[in-house]
Amino acid sequence: MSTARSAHAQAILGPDLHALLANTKVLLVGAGGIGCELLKNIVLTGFGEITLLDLDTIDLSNLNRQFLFRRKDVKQSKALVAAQSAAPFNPNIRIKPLHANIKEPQFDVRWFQGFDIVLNALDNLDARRHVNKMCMAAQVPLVESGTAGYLGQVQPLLKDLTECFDCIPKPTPKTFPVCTIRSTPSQPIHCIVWSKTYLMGQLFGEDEDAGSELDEAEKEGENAQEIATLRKEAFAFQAVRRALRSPNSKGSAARMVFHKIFDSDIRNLLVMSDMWRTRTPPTPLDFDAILEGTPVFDHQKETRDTPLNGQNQANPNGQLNGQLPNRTEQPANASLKDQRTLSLKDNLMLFVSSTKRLAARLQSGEETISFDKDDDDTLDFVTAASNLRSTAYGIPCKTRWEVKEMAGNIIPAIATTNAIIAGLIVLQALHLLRKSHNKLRNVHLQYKPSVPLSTVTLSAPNPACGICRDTYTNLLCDTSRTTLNDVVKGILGEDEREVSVYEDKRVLSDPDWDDNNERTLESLNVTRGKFLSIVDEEGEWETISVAISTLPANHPVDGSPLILPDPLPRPPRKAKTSLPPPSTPPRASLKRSAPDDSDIVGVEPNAKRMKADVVASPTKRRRLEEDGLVLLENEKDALDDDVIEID
Ligand SMILES: Nc1ncnc2c1ncn2[C@@H]1O[C@H](COP(=O)(O)OP(=O)(O)OP(=O)(O)O)[C@@H](O)[C@H]1O
Ligand SMILES: [Zn+2]
Repeated sequence: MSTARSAHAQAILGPDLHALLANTKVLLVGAGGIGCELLKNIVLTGFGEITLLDLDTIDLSNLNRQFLFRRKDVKQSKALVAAQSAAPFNPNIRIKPLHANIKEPQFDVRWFQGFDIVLNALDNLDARRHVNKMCMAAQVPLVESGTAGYLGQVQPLLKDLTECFDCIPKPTPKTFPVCTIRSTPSQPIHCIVWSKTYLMGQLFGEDEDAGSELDEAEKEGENAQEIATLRKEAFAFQAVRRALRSPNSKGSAARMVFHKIFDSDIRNLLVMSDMWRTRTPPTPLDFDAILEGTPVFDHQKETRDTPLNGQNQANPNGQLNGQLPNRTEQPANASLKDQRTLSLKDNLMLFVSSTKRLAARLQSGEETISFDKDDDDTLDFVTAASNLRSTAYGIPCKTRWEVKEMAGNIIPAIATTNAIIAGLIVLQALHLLRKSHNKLRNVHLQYKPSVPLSTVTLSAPNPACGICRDTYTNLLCDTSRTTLNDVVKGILGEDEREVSVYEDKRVLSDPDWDDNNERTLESLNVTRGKFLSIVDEEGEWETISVAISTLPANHPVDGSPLILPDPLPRPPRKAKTSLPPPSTPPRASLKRSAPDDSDIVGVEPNAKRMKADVVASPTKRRRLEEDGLVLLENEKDALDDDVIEID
């Protein structure tokens, strides 16, 4: 339909592509920062049938960059509101909004096959990997994307033609060794992580045995004496937990908490002189002295209420060595409440008031409270507690604003970056739809004003990938009437080779273990939306992944419980790789009598275990580094101060 409204789009795209788009069915997953921009783009470009899916509701903090939302829409479904806002931009297209999680079982492979193309506008690895797998299984082209501050990336993915999202392992999110967090912090982030995970958990979380983390640390070979001290400290938390929950504590609970964590616990740590031989020991804090503005330091030269900015040296008795630091420079915008540098006394007052507010919430029935960057009480508490701890350890303090950013793992979202990436997604989507495969590129938006965009030709699939090298097929069945054997025999047909069968990481059968063969898929918890992997025992043929879907609505009630694919899948021979051959799962552990779900052995299918052995290629590493990202091979790799974690 040619209207004045679409005249420009038609002129740019040409009549053929314009007509093709009018009949294109597209799935857009995510209606956040990238998703809102992208929806506007594909509506104006004229993608005829758009399904827009998002699980979330609109938050006030989304309004600065998600321009399809207004103040009145806060708390409404993102998908619904975005669809309503964008639909009037082009009356020739249709938008179907879905307020749902893309991982729900009704969005199975058959459902994905109903689309010509899928566009991801997601913010987490788990959902991205899920959509990647579904698109590989459904053979539907996918455009993957992401932004982090000024950086962005668009990646077109198509089974057998390009690398898939899982062909290259992603960097592991950074974790810190337990002892750094619990007794020897040296950076503000260590104190922030301590407050938001450990301290909040101990005081306001579930009353659980804190020992398991320490057992682990002990196994990892961390300092045994230190762990014994940390264990004692954990038991002592019981008393303060009770005080926080008792209406009779009359406000004394905050002081009690303070005394325990900033005085007693620190004194206990100081006893371990070995620990402080090569490190600056912490200084216990005195509640009353700080409150009165007269904290007592070693030479008692200064008793001002002054923010400590980390240059302090403490002696082995835990006393600060005389000179107090100068007041930290206030930034120009310091009048903004959150960006003001807090003095030691400010931090103490904030600690007391936020502890009281959180205690009141526990007493009025909230069972547990965990850190949430948008929950003022918890943010105040984490700001104050981490700054007090930093003070004790001679580490620079942070403003409430900085703590929010660091504790919330926030990388500032920039509307312009999202807009550029959303434009690039459409360009790659057009290449995919036109099948101009030689024009496809991975596009990087980078922080280089002279070369803001770089393009990389696509890599071929990784032969050892556990996701896109599988041969996928669909099985329509009634899982309550179909047995494991029906599926395996049905799919293999005449082919009598020896196989093992997995659902995700669970082994369901192998050549020497057939106890589950007569069990129904339902009883094995293999239901709609899941996959059965049929793995060749000799490692000669690629794995067959069977996607489980339901029978069609018009299937006769007394008809066969399953409809096999036609033709049956015939996987290719495995490509030779230079990787070590896959080892078979340990046999002895596979023998089980009538296992139920909990009893089924969790072992990765061969192909998947191979995948775990793949390390990132040098090119990938360089590419990541050019983008300002650091790839962690090992969770314990040390990171520089200025590195922000993303998953
Ligand atoms: N499994 C999922 N199913 C459906 N939608 C998802 C899923 N996971 C994430 N999303 C959606 O993807 C969108 C990602 O958008 P974005 O990165 O802008 O995040 P946001 O939540 O809007 O903003 P912020 O995280 O910065 O507060 C969000 O709207 C989120 O609800
Ligand atoms: Zn892959």
